[in-house]
This record gives sequence, C-alpha cells and structure tokens, in this order.
Amino acid sequence: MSSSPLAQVPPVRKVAVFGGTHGNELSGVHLVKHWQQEGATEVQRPGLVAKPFVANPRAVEKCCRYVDCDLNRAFEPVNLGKALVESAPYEVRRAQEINREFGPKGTPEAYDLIFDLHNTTANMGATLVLENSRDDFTLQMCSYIKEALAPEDCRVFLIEHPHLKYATTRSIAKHPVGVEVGPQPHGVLRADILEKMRRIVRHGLDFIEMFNAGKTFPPCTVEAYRIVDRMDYPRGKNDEITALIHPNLQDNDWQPLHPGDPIFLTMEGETIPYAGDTTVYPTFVNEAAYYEKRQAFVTTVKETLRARGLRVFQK
Ligand SMILES: CC(=O)N[C@@H](CC(=O)O)C(=O)O
Ligand SMILES: [Zn+2]
Repeated sequence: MSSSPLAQVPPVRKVAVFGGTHGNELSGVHLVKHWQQEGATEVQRPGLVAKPFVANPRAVEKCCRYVDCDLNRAFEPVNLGKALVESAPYEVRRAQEINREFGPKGTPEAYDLIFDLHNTTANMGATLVLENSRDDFTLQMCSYIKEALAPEDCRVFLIEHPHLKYATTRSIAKHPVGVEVGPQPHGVLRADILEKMRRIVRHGLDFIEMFNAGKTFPPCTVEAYRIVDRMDYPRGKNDEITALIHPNLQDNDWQPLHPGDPIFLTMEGETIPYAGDTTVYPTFVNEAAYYEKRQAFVTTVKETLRARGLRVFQK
C-alpha cells in the first residue's frame, strides 16, 4: 500500500486582498476600502498580515474597468521588465508599481498569497479562479472554502492553458487566488453578492491561519472546470454582432451544453446551435466586459484535481 506523500509548504504570512483590479467591479472595491478604513481587523488573523489594497485607483475613481488597458492582462514578464517611457499606458506603469510592492513575480520576496476580488455580470455564483492545477496549498484552501460554503455552490475555474491563460494581477503572488462573484452589473453594489465575496475571503483566511498553526490536512480532491475555448458572437459587416446569447443559455453558467444545444439567437429569430462534438460547461455567459474581447462565453470541461496531504514546513 502506498500513501501519497505529504506536501510540506512554507507558512503563508504575507497576504494581500486586492479590490478594484477592475474599477467598476464594486464588491471588491467596497470591501477593500471598508477594510482599509476600519484598520483591517476583519481580515487579520494570528500569524499573518493581510493587506487590503486598491489595485487600479484611477479606474476606481472613474468607475470603469480600466483607463488605458486591462490591468488583469498586464503582468507579462516583458511588461514588468521593460523600461518605461512617458507615454506608457497607465496600467502598465501601475503593474510595475504593484509588482515592486507585492512581487517581484516569481521571486522568493513575493507575497505568499493574493486574493483578487472581481465581479461578473454572468450568473456564475461564487467562483474561485486558479492558475495552477498542482498547487497543493491553494487546492486544499479551495476544498476548505467549498465545504465551508456548502450547501451553496462555489465553483473552481482553472485558467491553466497553453495560450488562453492571461497574466493576472494576482499572478505575482506565490499562491494566486481570483474570487469572482456574480451576477452583478458593473458599477452596482448588491448586498447578497458582496456578502458571498466577504465570506469567501474570511474562510480563506481561516484556512491560512489553521495551516500556519500546524494543522495537517488529509489528501483531497477538488472538482474544477478547466478552460478549453472562448466563443465569440456571430458577427456580420463592420464586425457588428448579429446574434445574442440564446435564452436557453443565458444565466445557465456551469450547466452542461450538449452538441446541438442552442447558443445564439439572431435578430431574425434563428437559433444557432452549439457545433462542438462533446459536452462542455459554459461560463462567463454574456459577461459585459468581454464584448470588447470578442468573447460571448467560455467553454470548460469538468476535471477532478487532486491535492496531496498538507502541512506547514517550518525551517
Ligand atoms: C469579468 C472579469 O473581469 N473577469 C476576470 C476573471 C479573472 O480575474 O480571472 C478577468 O477577465 O480578468
Ligand atoms: Zn474583473
């Protein structure tokens, strides 16, 4: 009989909670400003420091996603390393500042963990966005958060992919965790959505506290949805969208989409079916911010991720 070896991971002491990576996603903006004002007592735990931080203050001030370019795509090593000219986009300059304070990305000095708070107009509920399917610590934390929120759903969305992955703000941390909660229109605050986000962060911090204190976590599995493709809207002349998300698909994030199921509805009333040849799980269905990215929804496949048993490694 063989047992999977225990993952021994250094303590997670430098933690940040980012809001306003997108300035019009208001749950994270509001929570982070609140925690900054009340002295961050709600996010402090013995054995760690959690810093609430507004990632894109200029976009927050204007209540828009970004000023020059999407901050949550700006953390490519080439961007972070390049010498800045006067005319560099605001978000590229901001990415370098953030990388200096919380990174540098990929170095031992980097923050241990960043929660990056986002909202979506899609009906995704509570979602944890992961970048790495083999990070035992983060998977164990997701498993803990999912259990703590049950019977409410909390999905895990995995953006690990050879070319669909994007260079997120949180990717400068050793353990990046995106927190995506919807549906909420951008520029709007909803108490139910904010509360879900708040509970995820609190449970996540509880987990980190227990881990740092020496608790051993047994091996676990986490059901995840791995990104496989992006689907654009049908487009006509001048690149105009010629069909809308079909009512059968609208609000049905995470529900199985079978070959031949309706995905779009044209202005003439014609239904456009899904042309793939396997069942997929759509998400980010009709996300407002993705029209400009030519993305009507994302398709995912379900996958069971395995985490080894976990214990803190003390030098
Ligand atoms: C609607 C939205 O902004 N979603 C995020 C997802 C993430 O943080 O990974 C983004 O596209 O950056
Ligand atoms: Zn966002």
